[in-house]
Order: sequence, then structure tokens, then C-alpha cells
Amino acid sequence: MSGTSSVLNPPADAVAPVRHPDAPAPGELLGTHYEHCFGCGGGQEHGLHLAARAGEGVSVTAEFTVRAAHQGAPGLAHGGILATALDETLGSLHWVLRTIAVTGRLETDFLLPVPVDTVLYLEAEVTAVHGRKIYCTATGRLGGPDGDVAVRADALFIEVKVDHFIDNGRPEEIRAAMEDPDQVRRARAFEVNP
Ligand SMILES: CCCCCCCC/C=C\CCCCCCCC(=O)SCCNC(=O)CCNC(=O)[C@H](O)C(C)(C)COP(=O)(O)OP(=O)(O)OC[C@H]1O[C@@H](n2cnc3c(N)ncnc32)[C@H](O)[C@@H]1OP(=O)(O)O
Repeated sequence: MSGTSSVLNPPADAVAPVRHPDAPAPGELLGTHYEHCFGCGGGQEHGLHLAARAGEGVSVTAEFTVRAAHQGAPGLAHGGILATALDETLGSLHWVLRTIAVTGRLETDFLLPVPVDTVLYLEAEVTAVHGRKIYCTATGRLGGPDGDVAVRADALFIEVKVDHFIDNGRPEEIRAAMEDPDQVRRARAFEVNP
């Protein structure tokens, strides 16, 4: 079964996404946006440890190895974990747009079971932008970047400012993040968008 809800179709006056001039070069490893992120941080023992790279245009690629801690059924990845891998890959697009955005809607198709120890080859791209709304799509493939599609998603991300996190995050983590000059510099850099 497939098909997306109408809110994920860009309106007629949406524009094509623009790769930011300071975006990392295609192939460059993007690193984590936050050490304790479940998707990409090194500080989460059972996290996905997803490693994303800038792609051509407004796209990224990523790899995620399914581990025993990520099971739903015996020996198989949990669907929510696979949705998280797609969400994280889509979230990494902000490095190429140089815009901070959060997931508003994420619609996922699960097409093939994904066993433990599998490497999921992910790719995401922005398809259109309309004001603060960023329309994007992602796939996760088995066996290699050109392998069979196991999971796919269409999503709508919404642009936010750093204050979104400062105003809503638990104070102790926000305090710690604000005491880390690298974290503050990295987050603020994305707010300046020529
Ligand atoms: C020093 C401090 C350091 C901080 C460091 C931070 C660094 C961070 C860097 C990078 C972070 C990247 C993280 C990636 C992680 C992976 C991605 C995730 O999992 S993100 C988490 C899950 N998502 C949420 O938690 C969103 C929760 N939702 C909200 O907060 C709000 O609903 C929000 C911001 C999404 C929208 O709220 P509004 O009040 O700002 O704006 P409104 O007016 O409601 O929406 C704007 C437009 O978007 C549409 N819209 C919004 N939500 C929609 C939805 N669910 N479906 C369809 N349309 C939606 C609306 O209809 C509106 O459209 P029209 O402009 O009128 O055409």
C-alpha cells in the first residue's frame, strides 16, 4: 500500500530548494547536531549512531547498522526505529539548507523486513519549499545504495529558530548545551541564511 496525504503535496507556488553556498561538499561527513541525539549522537549507547554525508543538490546520504537493541520481532528491526532512521536522515538535510527545521509530519511505508546486522543505506532530499514548510522524501535500501527499497517516507519539516529548543527543552539539558560554545556556535550559524 502506498500514497501520501494531501498536506505532503507542495502547493503550486512552492519553490525549488536551494543548496546553501556554505553547505558541506558532497561526500563530506556531517557529524552530529547534538551529542545526545538518539539518531546521530555518540553519547547514546543504544542510539542509531547514524552517519550522514552531504549529497548532490539538496540531499544527504546516511548509513545505519541495525543492532540487537533495535529489535521489534525476533531478529528484525522495530518499525519505529526504522522511522527514526528516516526522520534523522531527513533532519540532516538542515546541514545542506543551513536552516533548522523540525518534523511536522512523517509518513512511512514499510516494504521489506530489515534483519539485525543489516546496513540500511539511506538517502533524503528536499523536493520543495513553501515559506517555513520544507517538503522532503527519504528511502532506506538493503544491500547497497542501489539495493531494494525497504522503507520510505514523505515528510513535512517546519523551519524554526534556535529559540524553539531553548524555550521548550528541559532546562538542565538546555543549560548544558548553552555552556558548550561549539554547540551554541553551530546552532546559531544556521539562523543566518542569506
Ligand atoms: C543553545 C541551544 C542549542 C540548541 C541546539 C539545537 C540544535 C538543533 C539542530 C538541529 C535540530 C534538528 C533535529 C533533527 C531531529 C530529527 C527530526 C525530529 O525528530 S524533530 C522532533 C519532532 N518534531 C517536533 O518536536 C515538532 C513539534 N511541533 C512543533 O513544535 C510545532 O507544531 C511546529 C514548530 C512544527 C509548528 O508550529 P508553529 O506554531 O511554529 O507553526 P504553525 O503555524 O503551526 O505551522 C507552520 C506551517 O506548517 C504547517 N504545519 C505545521 N505542522 C504541520 C503538520 N503536522 N502537518 C501539516 N502541516 C503542518 C501549518 O499548517 C503552517 O502552514 P501555513 O504556513 O499556514 O501554510
